Amino acid sequence: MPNNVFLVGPMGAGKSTIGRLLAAELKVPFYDSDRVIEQRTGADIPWIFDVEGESGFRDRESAVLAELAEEPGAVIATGGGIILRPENAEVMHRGGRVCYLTASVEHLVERTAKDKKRPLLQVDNPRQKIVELLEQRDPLYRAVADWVVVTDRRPPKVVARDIAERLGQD
Ligand SMILES: Nc1ncnc2c1ncn2[C@@H]1O[C@H](COP(=O)(O)OP(=O)(O)OP(=O)(O)O)[C@@H](O)[C@H]1O
Ligand SMILES: O=C(O)C1=C[C@@H](O)[C@@H](O)[C@H](O)C1
Ligand SMILES: [Mg+2]
Repeated sequence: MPNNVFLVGPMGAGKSTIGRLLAAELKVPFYDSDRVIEQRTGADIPWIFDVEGESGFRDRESAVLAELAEEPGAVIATGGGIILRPENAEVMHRGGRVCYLTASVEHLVERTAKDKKRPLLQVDNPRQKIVELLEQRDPLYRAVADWVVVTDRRPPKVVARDIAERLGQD
């Protein structure tokens, strides 16, 4: 039975940042599904959205998730939209435990404002888009998660340690 930890949650929640630190803390491998998709494709996420559309990206995302879920014990940071396809929830449940990382809209806006690598936020009003995505997706994140961790005003290292402790208690 695989014993992975999947981090799910909105863009800017800190899945990639905290996932790397958590894996180091647990001394297990770390994978970031967005980065693995880019490696397999040989192109970055904006290119995939542009050329293959969001549905092309989602196909690649599900394939990579299924592959990573076969790991025996790793930390896997997922993309913000991983919960959009119901089969991905099944794959994560079979592959280990799921932690929902989230933060206030203010923090999400601030943390995602710096770069242009997120196609869904290249709009006139990214804040409004973040609110809309959260309204749509929060119930889906909650449905798949074994527990929820709020990352507001807490440094990534502290959050990673908190998750490691929680894992040790289960
Ligand atoms: N707890 C935190 N406190 C302050 N800044 C943070 C925290 N977590 C992440 N950040 C910062 O927010 C930015 C986005 O974080 P990160 O890329 O880890 O988010 P993500 O959840 O992986 O997003 P995506 O779904 O787009 O991949 C980074 O610049 C990171 O340094
Ligand atoms: O929230 C989303 O739908 C996304 C989040 C990112 O991690 C990437 O997977 C991509 O930019 C799409
Ligand atoms: Mg990420």
